[in-house]
Amino acid sequence: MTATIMFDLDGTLIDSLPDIAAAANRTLLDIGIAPLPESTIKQFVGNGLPKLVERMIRHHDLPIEQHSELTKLTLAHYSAASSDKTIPYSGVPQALTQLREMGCVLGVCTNKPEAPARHILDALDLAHHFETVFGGDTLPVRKPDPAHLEASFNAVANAGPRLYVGDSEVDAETARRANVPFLLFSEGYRKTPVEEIPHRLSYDDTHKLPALVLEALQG
Ligand SMILES: O=C(O)COP(=O)(O)O
Ligand SMILES: [Mg+2]
Repeated sequence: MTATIMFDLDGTLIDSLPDIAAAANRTLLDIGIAPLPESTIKQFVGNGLPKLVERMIRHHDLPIEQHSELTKLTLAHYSAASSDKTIPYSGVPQALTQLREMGCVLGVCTNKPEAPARHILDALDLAHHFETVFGGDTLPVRKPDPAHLEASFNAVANAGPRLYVGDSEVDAETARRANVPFLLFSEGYRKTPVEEIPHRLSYDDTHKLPALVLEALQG
């Protein structure tokens, strides 16, 4: 089998919310604002770090002129501690190993900035599974722009079917616009019910992913 599978990162392969929330809350602390609960910051994740900061600014009714400075601060806080509390979801290392043994070529297409994305993959000993990593700042465009996902597929020279695996509305929209079948992990950071997110197949436990990939490729 020569399928190419791209993966979203936050909420799909890794539970990164604790470190993302910590970085966001350090930024708020810098400007004298009380921390937000993780459940609130979870709602801000999905469209990349600049958008997360924009949502935080709107949440607190801060001047939008602070966006660039607060984005720099948050990226600095996050870069200093991006893998402290972040862990792969259960079954992820096994599923990635199995998929590669099946002959699949794997890559990452995430809206997280590329440098922390690569750092986390190294720190969690997952980097060796992936032929390519495209972050939210790798190109001038990011998901849901399909060019982001298309570029990541084109970076790995491999014929055969393509699949995108993600956890969010943004991932589903990206896959639809890129015309790539989408597999949805239901236990990540989605904001709407599974039924409202277009997907080929969904799974709630990553141990099941290799079987699901086979099903998607046969269907
Ligand atoms: O950084 C984000 O907002 C989301 O990252 P993801 O694309 O890996 O889910
Ligand atoms: Mg995600």
